[in-house]
Amino acid sequence: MSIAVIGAGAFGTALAISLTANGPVCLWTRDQDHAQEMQDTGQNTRRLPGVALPSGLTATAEFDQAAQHETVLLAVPMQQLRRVLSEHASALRHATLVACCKGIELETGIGPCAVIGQVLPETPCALLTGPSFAHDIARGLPTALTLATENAQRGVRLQQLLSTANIRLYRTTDVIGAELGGALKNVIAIACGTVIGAGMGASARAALMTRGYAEMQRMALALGARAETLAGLSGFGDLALTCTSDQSRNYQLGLAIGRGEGFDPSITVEGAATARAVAAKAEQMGLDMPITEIVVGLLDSALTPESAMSRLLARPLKEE
Ligand SMILES: NC(=O)C1=CN([C@@H]2O[C@H](COP(=O)(O)OP(=O)(O)OC[C@H]3O[C@@H](n4cnc5c(N)ncnc54)[C@H](OP(=O)(O)O)[C@@H]3O)[C@@H](O)[C@H]2O)C=CC1
Ligand SMILES: O=C(CO)COP(=O)(O)O
Repeated sequence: MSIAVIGAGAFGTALAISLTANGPVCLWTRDQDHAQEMQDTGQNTRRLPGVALPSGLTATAEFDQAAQHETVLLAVPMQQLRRVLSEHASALRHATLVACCKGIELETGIGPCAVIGQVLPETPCALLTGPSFAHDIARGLPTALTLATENAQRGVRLQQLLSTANIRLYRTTDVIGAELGGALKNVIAIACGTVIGAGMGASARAALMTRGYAEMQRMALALGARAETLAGLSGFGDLALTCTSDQSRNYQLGLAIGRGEGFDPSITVEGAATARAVAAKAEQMGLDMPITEIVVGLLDSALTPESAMSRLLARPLKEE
């Protein structure tokens, strides 16, 4: 079984590095110079500096070369997924697609597998998600992730194919649960970074993580997810990682907001667009998602960290 990764960002490169332990991997970037640079230097200095690319990894800018592989991992940001799929739909039609992005599409309110289903309805797909930083995977540190696909047989096959010496995969058929866990935790991580950046303390962060988890469950269960998926790697696991580590870009954005500092807009922060998508969806569905709402307020500069916290604390008292 041959594997290609679309998107030579931090995560795509890390996955490609780890997967070469199982056989050759093709890594696609849209930029010919970037592909050449990776081939020449044996590193992805733009997106994952300091890690050597193994000899089994081939970098290319030829999409057809990547798309001819049986299994194609899609490691581009969520808001770019539809564009990449649409531009290359005919080349991708015969592959099994594994989305590796975490987020909800802003215009439609749907997750990565649903986007694949709209663009390429006949093409088998799955989702790879869960707690893992690209640098940890690339350095061979141990990680456990979730492989979600509705087809149980496909799940078993992909679990074998994509498990490596340092990536232990658990499988589930609850795609919507896995998608929402990975998407919604990024929104809560922005809120957690903000309270820490603003000096509000670790107790406030623990409160946000817990009430944020309640919010994640509220939406996920309303959309048909299973509670145990949210309690697993793709939900609770990734929430714990992202809300407590300053390696996380979502958390870093929160820290910057909390400290009143600027933040480089070119950095991929999936939680920003997802917060807006989720807030709109929650309103449509009549769901109470106060932490998501304050994250949108912070992103829009309509709230300060202090006014956001006051708003949460002033909510009517209720049962847990
Ligand atoms: N980094 C991490 O630790 C983890 C990331 N993820 C998820 O992986 C996904 C990707 O993140 P990550 O790799 O970190 O992001 P990066 O910002 O490091 O890289 C994004 C990559 O996507 C490419 N890209 C963006 N838009 C397009 C497009 N329209 N067509 C083709 N290529 C495009 C970029 O190409 P170019 O360089 O040319 O701009 C770049 O190679 C996100 O959903 C993230 O949540 C999941 C787990 C861990
Ligand atoms: O999803 C991640 C960890 O599991 C990566 O988090 P960031 O996108 O916030 O860096």
